[in-house]
Amino acid sequence: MLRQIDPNDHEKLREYLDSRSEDISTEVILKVTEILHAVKKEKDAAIRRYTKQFDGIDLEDYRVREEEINEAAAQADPKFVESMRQAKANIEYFHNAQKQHGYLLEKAKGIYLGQRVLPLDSVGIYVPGGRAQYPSSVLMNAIPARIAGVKRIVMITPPSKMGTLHPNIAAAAKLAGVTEIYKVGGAQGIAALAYGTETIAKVDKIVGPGNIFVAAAKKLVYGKVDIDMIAGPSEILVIADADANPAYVAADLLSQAEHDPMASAILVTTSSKLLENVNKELVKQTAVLPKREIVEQSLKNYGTAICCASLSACVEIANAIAPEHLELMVKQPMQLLHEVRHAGSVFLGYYTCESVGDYYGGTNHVLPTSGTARFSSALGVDSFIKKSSYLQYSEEAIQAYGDNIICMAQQEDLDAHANAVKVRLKK
Ligand SMILES: NC(=O)c1ccc[n+]([C@@H]2O[C@H](COP(=O)([O-])OP(=O)(O)OC[C@H]3O[C@@H](n4cnc5c(N)ncnc54)[C@H](O)[C@@H]3O)[C@@H](O)[C@H]2O)c1
Ligand SMILES: N[C@H](CO)Cc1c[nH]c[nH+]1
Ligand SMILES: [Zn+2]
Repeated sequence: MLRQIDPNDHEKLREYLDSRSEDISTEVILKVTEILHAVKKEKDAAIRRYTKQFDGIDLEDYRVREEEINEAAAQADPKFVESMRQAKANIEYFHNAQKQHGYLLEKAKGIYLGQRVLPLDSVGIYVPGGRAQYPSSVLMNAIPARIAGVKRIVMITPPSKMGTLHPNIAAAAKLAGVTEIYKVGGAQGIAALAYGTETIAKVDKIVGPGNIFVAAAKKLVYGKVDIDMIAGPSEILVIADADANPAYVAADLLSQAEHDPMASAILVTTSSKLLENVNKELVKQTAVLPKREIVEQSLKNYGTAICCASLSACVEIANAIAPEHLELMVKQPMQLLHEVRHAGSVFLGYYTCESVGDYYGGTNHVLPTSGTARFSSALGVDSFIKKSSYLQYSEEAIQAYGDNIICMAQQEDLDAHANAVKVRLKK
């Protein structure tokens, strides 16, 4: 059952919003800070200790060698590999359109201004592996990096209880062009990527989703390395009209609730009858889900329904929440899309369940959570590039404009700056 909030009860609504965008708790920050310091100082010894503590396996070597990758990948189900191959083509199709190009301007004779678009040298991609396996996240992280032209794509993921790499993860990594793999997860994995250890050379940027410990670690190492965003526990908000099928709506809400007890599933609708039927469906469908326990906790923590007078009012609520995923289960979804301002990714119509995008459609599933879709974007080719500008003034150009530069330098009392121009002027 979804808890219901009256759209006019602003205090309750605010309380809900605050509960999703709360700062990471001091307790988690302290714990993660301790892990980061330990890895920075003790390197592989700390990695081994934390992997034993959190993942329950004592790994002497967490590097995954080529034979292990090939052996594991060979065990993956061929139908699954074929589905991934198709998903890869769709992801490439969408992300190829994101490629950016540099430009060169000739402003006047002898004056050139330009910007180059360059791939990062090395990136670390985090593939979650605690409560579920995420081969789809391997594709979503690595494919845009490869399209951007990143040469070193380092994947980290928690080891299984047996200390092995999951066959599906290995197959996805081979397909997506990952260049190095390490069996290490959590905050200790993020620390290894940020600071480097005897086994892993540090990277320039860390991307990818993860639980609260991973999100906190990424936040804390930012500055030492770049990060993509805070992609934390999954969120879905469904806007549904009276014609939406309650069984579909419930199934879609549950599809994200099963990720994590901290995941959130919200229904915003114009129909109280639909809400009633969705609640009935939720009970029916939850009862037979293998991850029932997680789903029940997630719905208890964050499952919410809001009934509004119009579809525009529904979108206003969605804009205030800025969900990671927004489904528009309405008759005219394209029209409503124009009113949406804050959502990580939007799914249109009665038939585009979020699972299409989670796995196959081609849009990226690494998305901003906790209301950060107000200012952050989906992972994409942009996440793996940087821009570098350049400028050229000819001898004639510096003679023509040098005085202006000297004047500005003098106003800042920076004589050496002024001199650098003066020495070039023929006076
Ligand atoms: N936003 C997105 O784009 C997106 C995409 C996929 C998944 N997700 C989210 O990613 C998350 C995956 O979480 P997960 O837990 O399954 O896998 P995970 O790999 O993120 O976390 C597992 C690791 O957490 C660490 N850990 C666990 N308990 C700990 C503790 N008490 N103290 C310190 N460290 C601890 C361990 O090192 C473990 O290896 C889910 O919340 C899911 O919703 C988000
Ligand atoms: N919904 C997740 C992003 O929040 C992505 C995912 C991967 N596998 C299944 N779902
Ligand atoms: Zn999902």
